Amino acid sequence: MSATRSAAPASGHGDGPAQPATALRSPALSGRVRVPGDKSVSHRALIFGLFAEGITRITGLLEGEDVLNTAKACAALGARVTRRGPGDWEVEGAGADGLSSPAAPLDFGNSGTGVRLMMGAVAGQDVTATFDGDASLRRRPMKRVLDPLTAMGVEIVDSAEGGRLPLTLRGSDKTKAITYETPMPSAQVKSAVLLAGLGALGETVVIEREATRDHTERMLAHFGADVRVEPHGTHGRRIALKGRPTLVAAPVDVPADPSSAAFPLVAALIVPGSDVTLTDVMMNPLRTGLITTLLEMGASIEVVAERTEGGERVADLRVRHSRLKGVEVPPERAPAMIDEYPVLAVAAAFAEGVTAMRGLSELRVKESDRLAAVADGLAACGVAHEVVGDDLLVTGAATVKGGGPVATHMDHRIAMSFLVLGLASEEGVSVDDVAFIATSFPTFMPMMRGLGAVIS
Ligand SMILES: O=C(O)C1=C[C@@H](OP(=O)(O)O)[C@@H](O)[C@H](O)C1
Ligand SMILES: C=C(OP(=O)(O)O)C(=O)O
Repeated sequence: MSATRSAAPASGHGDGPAQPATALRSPALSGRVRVPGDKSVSHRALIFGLFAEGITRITGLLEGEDVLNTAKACAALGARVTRRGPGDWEVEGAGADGLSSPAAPLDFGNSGTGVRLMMGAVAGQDVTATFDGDASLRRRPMKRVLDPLTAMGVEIVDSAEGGRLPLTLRGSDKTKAITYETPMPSAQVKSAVLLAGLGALGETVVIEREATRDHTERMLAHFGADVRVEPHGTHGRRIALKGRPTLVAAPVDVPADPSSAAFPLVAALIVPGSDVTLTDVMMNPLRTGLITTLLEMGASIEVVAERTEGGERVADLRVRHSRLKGVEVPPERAPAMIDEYPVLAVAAAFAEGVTAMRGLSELRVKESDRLAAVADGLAACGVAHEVVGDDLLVTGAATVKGGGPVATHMDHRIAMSFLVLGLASEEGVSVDDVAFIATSFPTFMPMMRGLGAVIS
């Protein structure tokens, strides 16, 4: 079967024929694997390399489409970006004031992180650039980033309706430092403001009521900026950055992505007899909400050899098939597991009782409306569930029928989640398109097959 996706405006990716796939009930999964490098850290390593003086060496870089688009954008803005070998990259920085206006629009494909962080990077520089992406990215809200950036002095030269892509920004080397409280928990918004703050005179402050992933703050310090992070309220943080620092190239070793590890991890939990070890997984506490939740559900996840590598906690995770039970997942945990809800819903489908996931409004503005896409996928596979406002309630069962084709809506995490569900289902699960898996986890299919998964 071959169908064509809705027109993908800017991106070369996504305008080819759809690639359907099917996952069948599989024998016990076993093996030891390292999933690719963390996507959030990979984007940031390249962007900090662009700003730094000297050559930044990055090892373990995720070579997924999202990150490759950020690498291209860094080159278009004046960095010299070289691939020395698999995951081994060098970025010769343009320096603090060295960015140049790109000749052509910057195409970020499917990536919210790439485009939003780069808008912030450009805002504090004397640069004009056009930002674009595929049909999914063109639908996503950019106003959340444009609001603080315009307060700092960036000019929106042109944009599609509602401040959406494609849009053209004129940055300024006279950016104003601001104090900004993010209206929603978003590391992308926080990071865009901080990156713009690199070009500002004075101190840029971001306040977040709920702490979100802190890779930008960590990398600012690693590259030599003066950045202070303090607690704010019960769950929040206040981040203060002194403007116009000289960033100095520093090596970055990217740990394995916990958001990618989530897929073989949940697969091992739900396929009877499985025993899988995932190595070098980043254990930054602002990324481990899924592990916390699965442990509460009764999952057998052994955290082995926890250590610090390149400034991040990492560990090997030994995961064995487990009898899961439903739990309440509180809304304040959402930032620490925001990309993992689709695959948590799959684990919940096999748990005894109800798993209630609360406060998921941000899921509606991802690569797809993930709340709707997950609910539709669960319905197609015969899983009892309910969406109540922004909450998702899944009622698990000992057996799940399967079915499909599940509509993936240009969303890698929907595609991978439902293929994982298929591995433990009675009749298998088909999905309409796996092409977008290449944005974050290009080796997903061969790696899963290597563990024993039956996917074709
Ligand atoms: O900053 C980042 O690297 C990311 C932040 C999150 O998005 P939001 O900032 O929109 O929550 C997350 O969903 C995305 O996959 C990566
Ligand atoms: C939401 C995601 O990414 P982005 O916002 O960068 O497109 C994701 O990877 O799940």
